[in-house]
This record gives sequence, C-alpha cells and structure tokens, in this order.
Amino acid sequence: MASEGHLSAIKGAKVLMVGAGGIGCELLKTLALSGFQDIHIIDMDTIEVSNLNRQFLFRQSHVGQSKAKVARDAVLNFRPGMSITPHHANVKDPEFNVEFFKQFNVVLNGLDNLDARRHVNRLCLAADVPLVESGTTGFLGQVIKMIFSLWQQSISLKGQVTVHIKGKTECYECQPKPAPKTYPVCTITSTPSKFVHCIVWAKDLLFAKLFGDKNQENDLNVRSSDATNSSEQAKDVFERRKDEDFGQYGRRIYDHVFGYNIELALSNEETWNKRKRPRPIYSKDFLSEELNHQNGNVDNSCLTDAFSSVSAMASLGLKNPQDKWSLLESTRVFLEALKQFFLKREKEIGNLSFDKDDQLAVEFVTAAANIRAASFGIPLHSLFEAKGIAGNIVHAVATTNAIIAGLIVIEAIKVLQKDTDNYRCGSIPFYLFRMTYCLEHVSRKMLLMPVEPYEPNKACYVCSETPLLLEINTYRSKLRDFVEKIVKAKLGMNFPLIMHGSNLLYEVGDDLDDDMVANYAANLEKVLSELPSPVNSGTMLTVEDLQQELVCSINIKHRMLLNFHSFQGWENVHSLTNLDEFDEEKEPDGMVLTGWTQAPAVVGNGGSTSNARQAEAEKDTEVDEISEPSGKKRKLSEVDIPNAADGTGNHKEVKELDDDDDDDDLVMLDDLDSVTNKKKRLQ
Ligand SMILES: Nc1ncnc2c1ncn2[C@@H]1O[C@H](COP(=O)(O)OP(=O)(O)OP(=O)(O)O)[C@@H](O)[C@H]1O
Ligand SMILES: [Zn+2]
Repeated sequence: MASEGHLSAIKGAKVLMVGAGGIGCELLKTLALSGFQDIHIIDMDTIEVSNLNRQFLFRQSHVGQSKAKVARDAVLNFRPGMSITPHHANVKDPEFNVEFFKQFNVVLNGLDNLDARRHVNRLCLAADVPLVESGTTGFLGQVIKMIFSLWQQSISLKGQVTVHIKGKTECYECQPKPAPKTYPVCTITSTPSKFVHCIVWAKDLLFAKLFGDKNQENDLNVRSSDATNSSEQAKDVFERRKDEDFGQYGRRIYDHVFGYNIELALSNEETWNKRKRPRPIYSKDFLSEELNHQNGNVDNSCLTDAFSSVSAMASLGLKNPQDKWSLLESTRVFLEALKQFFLKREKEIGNLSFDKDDQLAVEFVTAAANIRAASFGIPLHSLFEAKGIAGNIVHAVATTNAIIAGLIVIEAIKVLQKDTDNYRCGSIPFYLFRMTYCLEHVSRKMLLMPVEPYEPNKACYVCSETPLLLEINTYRSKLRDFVEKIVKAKLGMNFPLIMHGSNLLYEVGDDLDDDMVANYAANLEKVLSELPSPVNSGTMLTVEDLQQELVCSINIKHRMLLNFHSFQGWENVHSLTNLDEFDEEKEPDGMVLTGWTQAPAVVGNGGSTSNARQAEAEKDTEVDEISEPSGKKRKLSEVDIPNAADGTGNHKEVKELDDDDDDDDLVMLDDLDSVTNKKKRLQ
C-alpha cells in the first residue's frame, strides 16, 4: 500500500515519459494505475504490426497512427480523469528545450537508442530534472517459466533501471557506452571468421550492390593480387544481361560471389597460410537442371504488390523462421528472393537499403550469409537468429518490459519523495538512491539486484567541465570532418557552435543572415590550419550545443606525420598522407578523441547503440574481464554486469552483494514461495 507521502508525491508530480514503445506502454499503464495525474509523452513513431505482440496499448486498427496519441487514448479509457499530453515528435526537436524540460519533476526514458538517451541526459542536466533511465535485453520471461520447471542454467541479466540526478549521481554519460561494432573491411570481404561477418557482408555489400544505390562505394570484390581485373569483371557481373531470365541471372551472381570470388581469394596463398581455406560453392553443386529451369520461370501465382506478402520462404514452403536451412535450402531462398525482388519490387531496386522489417530482404540476407558461412566453415544460423544479428535486434519480451516499467515507477516515486525530504531537511541522503538491476542470474538465484549509484565522474565532459583532447591532422582534416565526425557523431550535438577564442568558426540556426551562412559554409571546406582563425596544435576550441546547453572545451593536438621534420613546404606535407601515423583500421576517421572513451561493443539494441547479437556472436572467442574492487579480475561472463539493451549498461565494477549484507534487497529464487515473500520485502 502506498503511504501518504507516496501518494502526495505521486499526485503532485508532472512527469515526462520519452518513448512509448515496449517499455513505454507498460510504464504509462503503471504510472496511471499508481495514481500519477499529469504525464507528457514524446514518441516520434507510428505503430507497426510488429509492435502489437508486446505494446499492448495498441491494436491492429491503430497501425500507422502516432504511438504517443494512441497510448494516451488507451490509458484515458481506464483513467479518464488524468491529464496526458502526447507529442508525436522527436525528442531532439528544438521545441523540447531546457525550458520545456524544466516544467517536469522527473523524466522517465523508455527509449531504444543511445543518441536520444544522450540528448535527454543533457537536457535533464541543463534543466536540473532527475532522470530515470531504463533498458532491457529480453528473455526474462523464460526465467519465470524455468522457475516452474528446471532452472539449472545460468543466463545473463536482461534489464536495468538507473537514476541520474545532477551533482548527486553519475550522469548517463559518465561511463562510456558500448559503441556500434565495426569490422575491418578485409575481414568482411575476404576472411570472415564469425557469422556476424557473413551477415555484414550479405547486407552491407551484396544486398547493397544488387538492390541499393549503384553509385555508392562497395567493397564487395575479394581483394587479390588480381584485384583490378576482378573488379572490372565484377562490375559487369552485377548487371543483368538482356537475354537472361531471373533464374540465370541469380545463378550467375551466386556462382560469382560464392564460387569465382572464393577461387580468386584462394589464389592469394599468403592469406591462407594460417587460416582455414574457404570452399568455393557453385549453384550446380545443389541444383538439378530441372530446378534451375523452374527458377527461371515467372511464378505468377504469387505475384502481388503487397510488400509484406512477398516472401521467398512462403513460395518455397519454408515455414518456421527458427529452422536452420540446409545449404540447398539457403541456395533456393537466395535465388527465389533475388527473383522476387526483380519481379515484384523492381521499382525499388536502386534505392533499397537493408531493413529488418522487410521480410524478403531478411530472407535474402539470411540465405546469402549462410552460404558464405558454409564456404568459410562457420556454423549456419536460422532466419530468426540472422534477423536479430542483421537488425541489431534485442528480442523484447513483454514480461521483462513489465518488470522494468514497475521498477522505473518505484525509482520515480523515490526520486519524487526525495524532493520532499530535500525541502524539509536540506540534503538528500545519497545512499537512498538505488539503481535497480533486473537480473536473470538463475544460478545465483537472484532475480533483482539493487546496486548503489556511482558518484558523478569528474572526468565526464557532459556533467563536469573537463576538457577533451583531440589528436587530429590539422593540415589535412577539414572543419567539416571535425563537425561531422567529432562534434555530431561522437559528442552527440545537434546545434553546434564552434569558437576559437572569441572568433566564431561555425554555428547552425534559423536566425543567421546569408553572409554568415556563406561564411560558415566556406569554413566547413577549409582544413583546420587554414581557417580564418587557424586551428593548430595547442588551440583550445569551445564547442557548444545551444539546445542541450552543453559546453565542451577541446584541446587540439596536431598529430605529427612520420618524418615530418625532414620535409619542407606544403606540397610535401600534402603528399605525405601515406606516411600519416594514424592506423586506418583502428582510426578510420584519422582523429583520436580522448577524455571520451568509447567502450567496447557489448550489447545493445537499435539505432546508434551496439549490437547485442553481434556481441553474443563474439562471445565464443572473446572473454571480457572486469576488475573487482579488490583488483582481482573476473571473467565478465561470471559476473554478468548489467548491460541492458540499448547501451544503458556499462562495463564497470559491480559490488558483489554479500549474503549477510544486502540480502534484504535481493529477490532470491529458492522456490516460488520465497520469490513471493521476498518480492514483498523489496516493495
Ligand atoms: N529520438 C526519439 N524521439 C522520440 N521517440 C523516440 C526517439 N528514439 C526512439 N524513440 C521511441 O522509443 C521507443 C522505443 O521503443 P521500443 O524499444 O519498444 O522500440 P520499437 O521501435 O517500438 O520496437 P522495435 O524496434 O522492436 O520494432 C519507440 O517507440 C521509438 O519511437
Ligand atoms: Zn557525467
């Protein structure tokens, strides 16, 4: 039962909920049922069919409508007296500025991407509004099932809730977040060793080459000593010849990428000295002449314009997306999907990019990745698994979202009550704020684990004023590189203003006059050292985001070229690009930003965050370690640090809870009764 303190905190609170998806729907319902009266919702999306299984406020008839608005209407049906204000918009839109944020007592995130989370974090800091952050990775429902049967397995945790209060706890960005994983080009094009490499090849290279923008750069061809010729040949290979039917065309592509290109790669002996040699695969190895003939025919029976009903699996009678296809089945799906794209979606060809919700695209990519995997001796995967990897999907489960939403509300109430305490006592007991992790650590018999929040990181460029250091080639990098790759991509600023001392080098805004716009446009194309106010080693730049009210100082250090001093003059400097000491694979942008460390990709979902499935795929060979406070290192897999989907979790030290210490706060799964009893204690 809620105490009077709870109730008055709840009733008087004005809450902003960002994201009305899986967590958001549960959260809005729980807030409403807990007595909250005044809620604003921001969500930029419309409802999709794929949301309906877990976003229970939405129905089939709502598909295509604003999530924020439909969620409001659904909740008003059972709580008609509430004030719910929906905003069908991106939280990064300028209208949601610091003033807007200031009207709320607490902000609750139900987001799915790092970019939006960082933005909300900054606005909450600027507006001094507490933020409750959350994320899930999925299958907690399975644990609950296992409680009733056998549950001897250890599974990693699946969600978390964290509280961020300016000056009291770490902010959302105090710890580096997992970055989207990138792979060296040659691993993808020539030497894949994991299934994820085959997926990246299939979607970013092959799919893009066949169905995407033809003018885009594409590293599809195997690099070999004969690279020039092969790329010439390959250029022609991907164009359909006039006299070819789709079956013949598909087989030619198949034979080229899985057969010829592999033969070509094999001819480069050095590559395979220490690696397992791949096996060239040709379509004739699997398909009889009769089947080839069938593949060439137009199957009018399944011709339809409906995007969603185009499916190679359906045409081939393959029903279960969790089945692993044989090589023959993958071959058939590959050829059938390619044919269907040309027959039924020809208008889109040239403009397509991979979309995890495009069934035919997922089928094509799964088939192509599996054939490539077979060639390189990598285990095959089902369409369900491949879709997860290709779409960076963390499979959401309603039960997990419901538990996380409940924990968000518990934390929100604590935060709101602290407001009252603060008013009365003048100080907030730091230890009262808790991050509540929702775990799936069955072997340790824990379902929920509360962990005390960390103090603000004094080196955090977001919530402290610590300057960053940027190593950059000031003779080669343009202001545009700096703006796009550092200010926007790494620092997550939307409306940047860049100053060198009192000189403005760049800004964005609606109120700029034409001269200024032209001036800034010209600056963007200049290398740093040639700007009107030159940026050289030792320059301190100030970068500010007007919307986020975030100011950072960036100390510039010119990255020397090798043997720089033995060369004289600009011509030589410019001709030295090959000798630049930046490592292209490790530092593809030719810039290194420190004071801002990006964590290794571990898990994450959607958008700008890392890829849980990819990380999972890598777990086979890579074991991360974390330090314990004692300094002793343990394997990450033994500790299972909360790495919620979407980058809410971090690799960091976790205090292991002693049984006699924090036992009261744990929900132990000794048996079902104890679950019930101890859950009560937690509440
Ligand atoms: N910048 C943003 N502004 C407003 N809403 C956002 C922003 N970024 C993400 N969201 C919303 O956050 C919600 C996240 O919900 P969820 O993780 O369930 O994703 P989903 O898109 O609904 O589902 P799935 O990705 O599994 O198809 C989405 O409804 C999405 O529209
Ligand atoms: Zn911080």
